[in-house]
Amino acid sequence: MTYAIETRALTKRYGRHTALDGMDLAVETGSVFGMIGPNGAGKTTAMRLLLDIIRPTSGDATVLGESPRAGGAALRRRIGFLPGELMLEGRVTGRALLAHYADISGPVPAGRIDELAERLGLDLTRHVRKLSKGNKQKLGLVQAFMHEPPLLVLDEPTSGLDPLVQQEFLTMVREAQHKGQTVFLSSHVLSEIQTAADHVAVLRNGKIVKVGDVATLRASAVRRVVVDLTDVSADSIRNTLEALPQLNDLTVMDGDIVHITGTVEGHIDALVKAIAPFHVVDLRVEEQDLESSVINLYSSEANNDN
Ligand SMILES: Nc1ncnc2c1ncn2[C@@H]1O[C@H](COP(=O)(O)OP(=O)(O)OP(=O)(O)O)[C@@H](O)[C@H]1O
Repeated sequence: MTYAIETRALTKRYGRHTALDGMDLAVETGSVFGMIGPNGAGKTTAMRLLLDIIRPTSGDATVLGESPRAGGAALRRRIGFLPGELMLEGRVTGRALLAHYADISGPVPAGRIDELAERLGLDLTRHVRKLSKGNKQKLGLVQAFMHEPPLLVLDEPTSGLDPLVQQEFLTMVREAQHKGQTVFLSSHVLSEIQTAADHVAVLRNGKIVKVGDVATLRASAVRRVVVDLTDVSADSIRNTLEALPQLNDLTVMDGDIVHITGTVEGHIDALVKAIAPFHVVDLRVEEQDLESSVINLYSSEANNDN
């Protein structure tokens, strides 16, 4: 097994505040690895350490077989990096800016910039300062992907992108993986990580509280369900649903339409079958926000670490 990224007890302190607290991570070459966590969890700090933008307080990292510090500019050219806060020169066109980046990053296949810009719906003739936040983000994505680096490190890559462009981004990630590239990305959004990544690390307060494969995470995620039924009494459906072990926090409101809410841990199959005999007016399965789903799910493990 080879690893595109390995960290050992990687730690970054700012004064008395620990932004990253002993991170041990191993990202397999050719995988898509997602890091999720709430604001301030340490995702950006971890990525900056990998890029040698900041230096660790203790611990170390290996990126594409080299230490970020010793690898220097040559190593950075082999990494496509999308920073969380893009600082772009505004007085030139997108095309001119990308040409400048290509001079630094090394060869970009002919036509590659136009192809990526077209796919993302980015107008390269406009001045960068006139671009919207989402369009600047697209420019950032093009510069990260264009030279087809062996490793992509993408901090909140879909921030500011509309849903169709997010889909195109996910396709680009899969294509990169098929070419053998490794993708390491961060997000607040669990659904995005679930779609994009094979493996995920959940970060909280600078610590990894869980690392696992996405299929396992999906099976154990907590989701909120809302069901509206007619032609059923509130009492009888309450009795039926209370018997389902996966269903928690059940509320049943009586009326012409019986309104049911609850949370489901893991598979929803049993719930769907339980409501199937009745007239289902509406069924919504909503992911809880990250804080309440994944973080709560693993909070016992996190507390054990504290
Ligand atoms: N230069 C700095 N000086 C002091 N504290 C910092 C600095 N950079 C980051 N921190 C702190 O370190 C912690 C981790 O920040 P980081 O930006 O890595 O989190 P994040 O997971 O990327 O969050 P977000 O999703 O909000 O970007 C936060 O508490 C942050 O305030």
